[in-house]
Amino acid sequence: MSDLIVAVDGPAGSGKSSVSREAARRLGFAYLDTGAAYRALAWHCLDEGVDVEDAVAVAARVPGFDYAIGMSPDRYFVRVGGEDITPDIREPRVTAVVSAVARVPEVRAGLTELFRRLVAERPEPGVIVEGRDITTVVAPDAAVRVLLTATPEARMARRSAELGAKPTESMTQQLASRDAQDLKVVDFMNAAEGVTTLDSTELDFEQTVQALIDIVRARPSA
Ligand SMILES: Nc1ncnc2c1ncn2[C@@H]1O[C@H](COP(=O)(O)OP(=O)(O)OP(=O)(O)O)[C@@H](O)[C@H]1O
Ligand SMILES: Nc1ccn([C@@H]2O[C@H](COP(=O)(O)O)[C@@H](O)[C@H]2O)c(=O)n1
Repeated sequence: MSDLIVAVDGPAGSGKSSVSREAARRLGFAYLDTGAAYRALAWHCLDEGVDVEDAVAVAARVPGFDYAIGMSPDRYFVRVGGEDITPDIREPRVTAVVSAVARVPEVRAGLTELFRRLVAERPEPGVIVEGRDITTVVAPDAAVRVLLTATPEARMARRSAELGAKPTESMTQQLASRDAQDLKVVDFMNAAEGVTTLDSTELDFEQTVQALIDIVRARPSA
């Protein structure tokens, strides 16, 4: 079982997944992308024709949710019912409904339990877990807790560079709207007590990865 949990939260496009994965690779840690589980459940609901606005119907999908995720930084995959849906969960139709699925209390409780189990099973010396409520709900006792932020402009510029497109009004609105919906459920814009804020607005990717590693190495018990 992993001794060291590193919890990383932050808004959409702040770099949580990419920075956490690279830092985990360099530290020899496992890495858990928790947003992938919410996305996979949203994908599953769409696939099964479940109305994502019907909280009772969505909650009913949690108990039998057959989910698997790769937690090795070099072997990332997402499967539901044995089917590889790694690229599918990033489709705009999934992104558009994931917040509705994520606000259902039974979904949050079921996935939180799943995340804790997945982390506890890992043999690596540490696990970086990233999402929205990791520092506050999933792993509030984590040895290292970080809020990774960047201005909306920086996040939008990075997301559009990733897509090879210029930032459009609609993309900017979608990013802001998803954050606004998610913020009704959990506060990932303000660092909770004891959480270190890492603002990457003026940092490039390499500097951000290094800053996260430095925070991990500087933890009090290290
Ligand atoms: N400090 C940085 N400087 C420049 N680009 C960065 C930096 N950090 C991350 N990126 C890039 O920004 C993009 C968004 O990062 P990433 O997908 O990791 O964000 P995220 O917080 O996980 O987003 P989401 O919550 O929407 O999944 C990626 O292309 C990533 O490589
Ligand atoms: N701990 C988390 C992680 C994610 N969510 C919800 O999932 C959506 C997708 O997350 P990404 O990190 O892949 O963008 C996100 O918009 C939230 O609705 C969550 O609630 N808690």
